[in-house]
Amino acid sequence: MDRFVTTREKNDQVSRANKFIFGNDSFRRNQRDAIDATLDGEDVFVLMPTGGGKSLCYQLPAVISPGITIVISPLLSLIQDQVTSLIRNQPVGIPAAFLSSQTLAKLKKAIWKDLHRPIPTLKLLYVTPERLAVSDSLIQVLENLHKRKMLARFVVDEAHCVSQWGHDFRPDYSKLGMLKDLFPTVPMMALTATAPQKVVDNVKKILKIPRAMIFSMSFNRTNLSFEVIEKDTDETKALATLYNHIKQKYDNSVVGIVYCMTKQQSEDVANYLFDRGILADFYHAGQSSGDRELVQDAWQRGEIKVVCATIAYGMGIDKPDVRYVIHYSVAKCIEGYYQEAGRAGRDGKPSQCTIFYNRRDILKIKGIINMPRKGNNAKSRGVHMDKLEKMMDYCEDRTSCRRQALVAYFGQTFNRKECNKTCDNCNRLIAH
Ligand SMILES: Nc1ncnc2c1ncn2[C@@H]1O[C@H](COP(=O)(O)OP(=O)(O)OP(=O)(O)O)[C@@H](O)[C@H]1O
Repeated sequence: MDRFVTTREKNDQVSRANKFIFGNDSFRRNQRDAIDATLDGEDVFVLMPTGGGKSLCYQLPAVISPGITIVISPLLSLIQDQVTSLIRNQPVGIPAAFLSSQTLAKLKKAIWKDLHRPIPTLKLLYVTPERLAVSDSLIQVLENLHKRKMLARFVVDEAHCVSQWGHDFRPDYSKLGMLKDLFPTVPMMALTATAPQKVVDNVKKILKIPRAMIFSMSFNRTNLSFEVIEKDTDETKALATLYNHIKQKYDNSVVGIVYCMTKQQSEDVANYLFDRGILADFYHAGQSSGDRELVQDAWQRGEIKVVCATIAYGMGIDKPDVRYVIHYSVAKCIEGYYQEAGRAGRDGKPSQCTIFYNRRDILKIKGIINMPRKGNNAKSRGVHMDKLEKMMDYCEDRTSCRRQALVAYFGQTFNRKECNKTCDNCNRLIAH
């Protein structure tokens, strides 16, 4: 009887929090199960495609659990966006903060003070893995919180960064296994949008969560269509094709992203489109954060329709009505591609993902992969080359269903008959 009451109470609390704190009428697939599992103290691994709703899986438990949830996330800009949106959350703001080398001393002091309160006010504290790796004092604070039963759980966001087989390996992420050594009883939740089975297994091993419950959603994004267009090796002609493509397919009110290989290219493409009447601007890591913010805000408000960007653009962006994502230069791997393309159609409405492909861009990427830099050893180069080959196979294949190929990459199956001409290959083959 006791157990029944407890479960029912928990259910009510979870549903109420979803409705009254996060403003959602219901849960999406797997959200509820992942939330229940982590609240029951299990280690959990959540695999959901971009825009699937991963944040709720750890933010809701964080809000209703006693104590504080530590979220490890790779990028400062991503962390800033998350913390801002938690604080501004409607209908109720959620106490959240982040610690980084850039956190102002005054703010750091306030956070530190809060962490030492018998019951901290903060519910979520975001840190970069680098911060965790270098800060003994932070580990001490965590130990102290744990002793007081105020350390609710660890969350490893973008968990594919843990694995050398993942497309965005971060050395400091691979040290996160120490968390389970230090805090074996604190539940851990790992989340990612892009991880083939090999990466999932590797991440579980490194984080020391062998028995983690896996909640994996279908990687098939039914509202997205996929196509690959041959890109002219002559830059002027390629730009003209891009312009005509956008002009013919989308009117000037439609919002999109054009991914480019370099900062210079994103500027050139944006200027080319803008000069011909398309409301385009550029975004890349070489700009000041103020300039980047201006572009992002103008795009979010709809004043700019097309952002031409390097892959610095996207993580943490939650704009539901992006109708197209164009890779003006092919991505380095399928995981990266699918994550970037997945920024289209987060509202579930039909949206288009297009790659402009040629072997010249592939050669440029090979050059980047082989560039001498710290940590770029033979193994790492081999992993990246292997991933690039798979991306090439995908682009050069003119017969297979693209949706089927993408889903298969993530270890899932898809019946080609259900493509309904939502990829160029099926469209062409069925038309003939
Ligand atoms: N149960 C739900 N009901 C309604 N909206 C939801 C629900 N869960 C999440 N959302 C909304 O879906 C959008 C995407 O969620 P979220 O940002 O968590 O995705 P994500 O999986 O983290 O994506 P990404 O990989 O791009 O970071 C957000 O606007 C969020 O508010």
